[in-house]
Amino acid sequence: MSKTVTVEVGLGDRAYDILIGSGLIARAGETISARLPGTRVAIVTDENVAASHLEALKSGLESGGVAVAATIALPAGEKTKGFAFLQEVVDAVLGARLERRDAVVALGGGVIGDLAGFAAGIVRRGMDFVQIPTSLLAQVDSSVGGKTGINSARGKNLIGVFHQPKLVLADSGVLDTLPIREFRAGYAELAKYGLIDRPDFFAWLEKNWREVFEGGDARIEAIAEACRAKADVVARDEFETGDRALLNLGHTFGHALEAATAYDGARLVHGEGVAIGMVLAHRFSARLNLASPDDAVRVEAHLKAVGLPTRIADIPGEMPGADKLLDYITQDKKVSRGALTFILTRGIGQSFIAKDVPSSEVLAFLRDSLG
Ligand SMILES: NC(=O)c1ccc[n+]([C@@H]2O[C@H](COP(=O)([O-])OP(=O)(O)OC[C@H]3O[C@@H](n4cnc5c(N)ncnc54)[C@H](O)[C@@H]3O)[C@@H](O)[C@H]2O)c1
Ligand SMILES: O=C(O)C(=O)C[C@@H](O)[C@H](O)[C@H](O)COP(=O)(O)O
Ligand SMILES: [Zn+2]
Repeated sequence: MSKTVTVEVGLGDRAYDILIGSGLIARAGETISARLPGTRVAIVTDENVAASHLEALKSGLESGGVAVAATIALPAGEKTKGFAFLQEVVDAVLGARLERRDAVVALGGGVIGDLAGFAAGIVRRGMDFVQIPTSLLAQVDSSVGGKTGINSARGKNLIGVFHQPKLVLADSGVLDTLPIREFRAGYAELAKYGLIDRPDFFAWLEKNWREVFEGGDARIEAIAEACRAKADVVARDEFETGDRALLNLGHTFGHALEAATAYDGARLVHGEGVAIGMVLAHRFSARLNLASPDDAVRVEAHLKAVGLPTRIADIPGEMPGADKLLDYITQDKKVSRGALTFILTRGIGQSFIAKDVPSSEVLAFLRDSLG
């Protein structure tokens, strides 16, 4: 049996642990009741995850003394992150008469985590919340840090709240059923942590990515490193008034691409948008003479090697023009007094927050990138 790693998110009286290892779902009941004695739970999941992991979670909870008061299994995919399914979750939680100190448990990828976390943040003005992430993306990124919310046709994650979980249980065993395309998408967010400020981690991934894909201790260590990196940033800037924006590397472009495909996962999923967005951020930085073009080449080569899309042209179907993409970018939550903010870079692992980026430069770059 492989090891369990614990990473703490240091938020004072709202601090919580991220446990990473195999077999955590089977022990979920004892782990949760030790931290949240007497809690009852509503499990929110999607139909794919339910088929493989819901029964194991229910029995893990009940054998550890945690009563399951409701189970909500929603359609899988990004389109579920909207008002209609938020209402369904809220109604089910209220219908089960869960109290403020009972917990919503998100069993799924980032879509379920963001949606269920938002519901937990608004029902009774804030219920307890536990993340049980089942995709690589959710284990390395979305289950940590308390950003919750839903999408709008006008842009990604435009409606939501910060609401921290009480506990994150990242059971590495569940990744065995994750489709390879989704594993790759999660890998983009993993590589992001190297590109932000951990150049040695990026170099390690370039060498060891096959072991990460295969599983075992290399995968657990990579997940733990991403969680440590994210926990550090979240502990010093929970509400994204400064440094936390670095975690948005690749997202300003990526979110615009997701909105432009109407959140159609058959064309583009979030991690793929981030992969293309990170290559664009490195190329844009080179175009602005901030970084060497060789760094963009290196980033693209690695993401391509693991099988990720790296160019807008890799997205199947027709894309809108540069003006429409810029229109989505101007809805980004980092826009301040109308000025665009981008995460740019001076090289691998040297990302920084660039305020007041001229929209004319962005537009010209997008026109070139669209060919
Ligand atoms: N809150 C944050 O900090 C944060 C960070 C990064 C991404 N996100 C959000 O996360 C979402 C993307 O998350 P995602 O990539 O996990 O997508 P997802 O939740 O849609 O999951 C991807 C797919 O994999 C399936 N799946 C998940 N786990 C599985 C398993 N173990 N076995 C079989 N199938 C499984 C799902 O059913 C789905 O079809 C986006 O909405 C993005 O905006 C949020
Ligand atoms: O946690 C953060 O902060 C992030 O930016 C992590 C991102 O990977 C994630 O996609 C997040 O949801 C993006 O946040 P947003 O504020 O740009 O919607
Ligand atoms: Zn992301």
